[in-house]
Amino acid sequence: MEFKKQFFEVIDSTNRYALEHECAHGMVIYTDEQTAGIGRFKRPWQAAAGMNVMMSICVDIPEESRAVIGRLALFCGLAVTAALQQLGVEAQVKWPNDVLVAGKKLAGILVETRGSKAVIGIGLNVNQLDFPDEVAAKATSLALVTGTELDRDVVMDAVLGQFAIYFDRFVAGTTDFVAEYERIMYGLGSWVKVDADQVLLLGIDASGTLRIRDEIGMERLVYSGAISFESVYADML
Ligand SMILES: O=C(O)CCCC[C@@H]1SC[C@@H]2NC(=O)N[C@@H]21
Repeated sequence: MEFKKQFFEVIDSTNRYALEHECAHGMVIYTDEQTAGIGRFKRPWQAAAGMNVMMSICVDIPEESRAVIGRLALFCGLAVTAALQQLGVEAQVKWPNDVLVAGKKLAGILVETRGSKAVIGIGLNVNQLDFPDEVAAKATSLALVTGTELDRDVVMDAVLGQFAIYFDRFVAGTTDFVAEYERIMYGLGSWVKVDADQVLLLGIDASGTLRIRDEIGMERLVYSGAISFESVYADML
């Protein structure tokens, strides 16, 4: 996959731009600063200017992959963790695709689709050392975990390199990502709360859906958005 990068010093949201401009396959919109960055569940994504990686990768989804589009978010989480491993940092994924180091959020990923196109927005904290009070206890950055300042271009290129590999695997339709994902899945085998229920996190299925067991021993699937980790993971959201 060939990437073509377009940089903005400041922009409202790279995902918004990429979606509105129906950017071509392989375009990467990136910026130093977002004034209205978007997170999952329409939450704001705030990141200090000039410190972090904020980018949106644009892809065309082949027709035969559209039925399994739910997997893409998980492949993206794996791509970011693989890039981090290349940089010497061991990370985990909190379903579906928050990237955590030592239980704190290092990167967030927002996959948005429109027709045959998908935009993968990645916010990865690189050199930010201070976070706003409301997230200070639950966020981290590469500089905080490694103790050194990193070159953001190196981090971005590592993520793009791994993304190219994982996107090919996504398109190839392989299901070997399930075991790989579960190896680094945060909270696997622990009891968490889903809505008011205590459930055991069992893993994911081949569509990327969460597998849980409830208190009476019934195994169930939980689809995106239906789960809330808040009560159990309150200290890291
Ligand atoms: O964890 C999340 O809620 C996902 C956060 C995604 C943030 C990135 S930063 C680059 C891209 N542009 C946006 O507006 N959002 C994504």
